[in-house]
Amino acid sequence: KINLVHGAHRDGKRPDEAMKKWRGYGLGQFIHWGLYAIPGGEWNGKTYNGAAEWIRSWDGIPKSTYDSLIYKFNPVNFDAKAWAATAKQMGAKYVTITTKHHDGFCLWPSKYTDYTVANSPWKKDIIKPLVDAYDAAGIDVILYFSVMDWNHPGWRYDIKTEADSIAFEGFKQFTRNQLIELLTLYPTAKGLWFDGTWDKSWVKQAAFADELEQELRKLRPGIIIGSRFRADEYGKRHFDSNGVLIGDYEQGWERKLPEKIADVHGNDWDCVMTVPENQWGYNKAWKGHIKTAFELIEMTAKSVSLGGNFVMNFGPQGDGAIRKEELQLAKEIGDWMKVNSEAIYNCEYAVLDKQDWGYFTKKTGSNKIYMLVFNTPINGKYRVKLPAKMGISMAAPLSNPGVKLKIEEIKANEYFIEFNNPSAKQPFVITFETDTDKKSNQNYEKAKT
Ligand SMILES: Cc1ccc([C@@H]2N[C@@H](C)[C@@H](O)[C@H]2O)cc1
Repeated sequence: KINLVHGAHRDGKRPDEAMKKWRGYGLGQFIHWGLYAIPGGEWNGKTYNGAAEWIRSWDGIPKSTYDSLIYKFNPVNFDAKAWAATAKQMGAKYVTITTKHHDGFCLWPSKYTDYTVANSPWKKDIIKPLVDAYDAAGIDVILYFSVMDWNHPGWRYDIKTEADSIAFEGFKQFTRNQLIELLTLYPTAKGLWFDGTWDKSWVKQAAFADELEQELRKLRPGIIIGSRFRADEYGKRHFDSNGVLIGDYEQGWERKLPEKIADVHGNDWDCVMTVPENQWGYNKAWKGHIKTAFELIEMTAKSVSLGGNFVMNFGPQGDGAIRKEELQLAKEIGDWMKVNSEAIYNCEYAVLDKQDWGYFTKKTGSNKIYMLVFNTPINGKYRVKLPAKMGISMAAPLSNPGVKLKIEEIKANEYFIEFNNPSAKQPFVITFETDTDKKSNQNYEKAKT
């Protein structure tokens, strides 16, 4: 073990109530909104291949012209309650909202810079009505904050000169001030989601970032901060030089999912996912492969089956309205969650071998197992393998608990649950209970010898 001062300060999952609640969310919403939503991936009629929220960095776009978009920010169709209602309809239990993306434009009236909504035609705070609306909807709010800030004169990609160092010191104080300001203005926020922390300038600030993280945790006890905020003194990010996760959960699952439980190293984690291939901010061109509700539901099931949460991104338009395609997805996912969310909320890795028909989840603190079916076996028999001495009882469709499904033990601790559901067009859930005293329930048929 390497002696670290600024590595991880805790190993393993946080045991407190705030983190237990986070662990049970299952499904979340990401909101990427800011000035980049105004051009929407297009500039002078030209579209680029990059991500729309990165348009300022694209060739051929004068930075100062992009920066003047602040004078066009007037989202007349912005309706915080409508956004929260969409998230509620979808079944999201938390939302991560961009307070400031890489371009440095603040959606709250920060007193540490002029580059905020206060100096736009809109004038008003955007974050406050959003936090209030989501809180009222019972959806926990996490504040996204980009450390990298292209608008601040003190930002540097690396510290090469004394002048860089002096400028960056000012930037570090500015960052600290804004984070304390956010937690003070929006005290109900449950977490901070950091981004823009990969450049050398910030990676070299192990001590400062560690002290700042500890200061924020003292200011807001229980606050949830992921693995992307800070590096250890050897520049190691997400996992410190001893391989221990820095922060409360792993934040590396961006536009990708773990395949097996070993991939998550016993840590909490969530996956943040775009609906198009790689667009977080609003992009007019809704092109390439657009994920269907079916795919997004499967990613949610897969995430929860591996002990994580799934966070689906929305990129509202420059006028503040959510695009119709995203509203449609929220409705479709919500319709599925209305019937099946018991297999998602407050569920965890079931410690069972994955089978071809889909994913297992287990209700936290109970012996209820859920089988989330995405591929129906032609013979209608769903294979389940249990650890030795563990029995299985009362298998039933989640949507129809009165139906007792036949359970056949085909060999030691391996069963077929039979369910013919030929009309299924949507993923569905079978549920059963395990008990550790296998002899006690004989309600399955012995394999016909
Ligand atoms: C290379 C790269 C940098 C930043 C990102 C940002 N993280 C996502 C959560 C979005 O905010 C995206 O702009 C994505 C890829």
